Amino acid sequence: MLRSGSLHFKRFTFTFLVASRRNYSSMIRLAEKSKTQSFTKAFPPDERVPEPSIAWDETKWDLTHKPRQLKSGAFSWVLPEKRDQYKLLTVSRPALNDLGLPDSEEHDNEFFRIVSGQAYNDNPTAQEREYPTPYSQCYAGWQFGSFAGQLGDGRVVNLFEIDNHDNTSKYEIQLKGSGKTPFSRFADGKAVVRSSVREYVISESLHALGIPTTRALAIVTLPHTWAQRYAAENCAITTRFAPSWIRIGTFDLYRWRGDRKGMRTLSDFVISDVFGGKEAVLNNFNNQEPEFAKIVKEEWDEEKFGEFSIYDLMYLEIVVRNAKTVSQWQAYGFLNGVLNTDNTSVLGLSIDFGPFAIMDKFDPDFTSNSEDHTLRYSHRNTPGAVFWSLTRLGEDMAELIGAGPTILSDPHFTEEGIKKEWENQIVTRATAVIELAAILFEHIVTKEYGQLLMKRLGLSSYEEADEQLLLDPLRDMLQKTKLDYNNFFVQLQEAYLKEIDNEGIRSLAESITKSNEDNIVEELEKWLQIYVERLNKHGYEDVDLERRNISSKVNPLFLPRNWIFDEVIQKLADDPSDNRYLKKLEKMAFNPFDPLRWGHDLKDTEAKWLSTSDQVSMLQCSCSS
Ligand SMILES: Nc1ncnc2c1ncn2[C@@H]1O[C@H](COP(=O)(O)OP(=O)(O)OP(=O)(O)O)[C@@H](O)[C@H]1O
Repeated sequence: MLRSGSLHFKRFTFTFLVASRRNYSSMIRLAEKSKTQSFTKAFPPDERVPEPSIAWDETKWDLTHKPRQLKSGAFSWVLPEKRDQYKLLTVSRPALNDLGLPDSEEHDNEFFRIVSGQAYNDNPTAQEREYPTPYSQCYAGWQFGSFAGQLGDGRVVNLFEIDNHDNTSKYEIQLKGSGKTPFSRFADGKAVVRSSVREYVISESLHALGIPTTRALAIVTLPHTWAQRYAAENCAITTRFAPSWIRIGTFDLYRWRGDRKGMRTLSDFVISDVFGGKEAVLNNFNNQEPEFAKIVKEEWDEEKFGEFSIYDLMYLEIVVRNAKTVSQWQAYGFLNGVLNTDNTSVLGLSIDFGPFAIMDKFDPDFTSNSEDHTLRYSHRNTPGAVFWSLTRLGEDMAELIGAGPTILSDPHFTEEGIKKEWENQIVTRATAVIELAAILFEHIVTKEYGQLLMKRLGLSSYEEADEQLLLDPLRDMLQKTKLDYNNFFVQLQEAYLKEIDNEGIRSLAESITKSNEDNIVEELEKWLQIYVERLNKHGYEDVDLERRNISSKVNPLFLPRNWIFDEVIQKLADDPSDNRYLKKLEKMAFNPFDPLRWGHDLKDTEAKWLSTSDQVSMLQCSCSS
């Protein structure tokens, strides 16, 4: 009975696999899902490189890979550079799923040709090419507080847009590490395997935590392509996707160029194409929580400045989205490490994963970037750094948010520019919008970060008083005890607190800290007393069950730390054909709440990765990628 049953099962599996493979190649072709490129339709290209109607001659071909300043245009047509060899290293299953592509281990040739860039790196005309011509976006940016001039996709080409699994939204697919572009400046257009693996895993990991982020679909390694970083390192191409790759740096470009019409086109595009239209922006504004509306009412002088224009609302939406994302970063101890304006998304996505880290232990002064000597991007300074960038955006858009509905509708404003007598009014109004944004930003970050921390503690309600009474002491205790930041929440979640007395609290503190030092145990003991009191006030019927119900949804059992990345990257360097450790990391990082999906392999490694070790914690990274 058992034998025939399992045979039957095998046969069933076999037919299923055949069917899904057939589906894959005949029905769902990556490039065929969509062939649009909204960005290239809305903006002009670099005039020196027209899209090839005849195959590009040498000079044009050369220009696509030659670093230079664009005189005009928002992007340049670029084809990936040809490499000697390509090897598919890994594909993200959740990403395949979200893109509506089959979850198949066997990726057909077309998929591979696209994610490696090979489908593009010959030189046919646009008409001959099966897929749209790739392009690289131009942007500018403020880096470490100084304006850096023109930046842009220096090692990225954008391919096309693809609908998500249920056709409700779209994603722009791009390749990172695909070679030089006009925006490569002094660099080589390459990305090394090390940084590609880090970016691939962390983007999918943040997504699994529910944090807005750009995504990663696949990594293709380039066995014969090397780049000089600390030493010669092997290179890779990562396929990434996001609803939009527009950054604050994109706005910085138009301000730098003094191109007011370009600034308006870009803002209109963000409203219509990225945010789904004026009505959606207005609805998002009106549907914020009541306290948000109250602040707006109190802080915005409608009599003086008039109603909000669509550009005010768009700016505020960018501010709100970024505030929400930052709150989540703070609650999980994620640090981006280089929060420049070119790394701040208009959608509030976590973007550009260079020297990032998940903070192992709570330390407000921790910066994950070893080159960040002034702690500009430390944990404590992260919200401020993001708002600093949002202020630059406000300045970029100063004419638009300063004008207000009346001046905006004046044809003189659109055609000729600002009349002398409008100047003061525009500056004052723009300043008022940015000041309002600052208040809203602070409100959202404080509240959402606080709420999420409370949930991590198993408490569904958050009151302002909790900051002083519970959360400040929590941060203080975590800093003094140097407990593992994430694991602390998990341990607390699993603790038995029903009817706990002082003795119980003491032994819980001992077991969590695993410390012989009295003062460490006492620090936690003191905080646990406060916590238990707060739980009592909340009045749970079954404190452990109800607490767990709340916290288990927000407390990941695993987060990828820098030392784990180092280990996986070393394994790949030792044997590039062995991706078992990477796959193990994917299973854990992509399913952080569900250990049943971590697989049966490498159990010792799994246990090690869940543990904490002082020797390897709080590792920093450099920008070299
Ligand atoms: N190896 C490289 N070759 C060419 N350009 C590069 C290289 N490394 C960085 N750049 C460019 O330098 C600027 C800042 O780099 P940064 O590391 O912030 O971006 P990135 O990681 O390349 O791209 P993204 O922000 O899209 O993830 C960008 O314009 C980027 O394209």
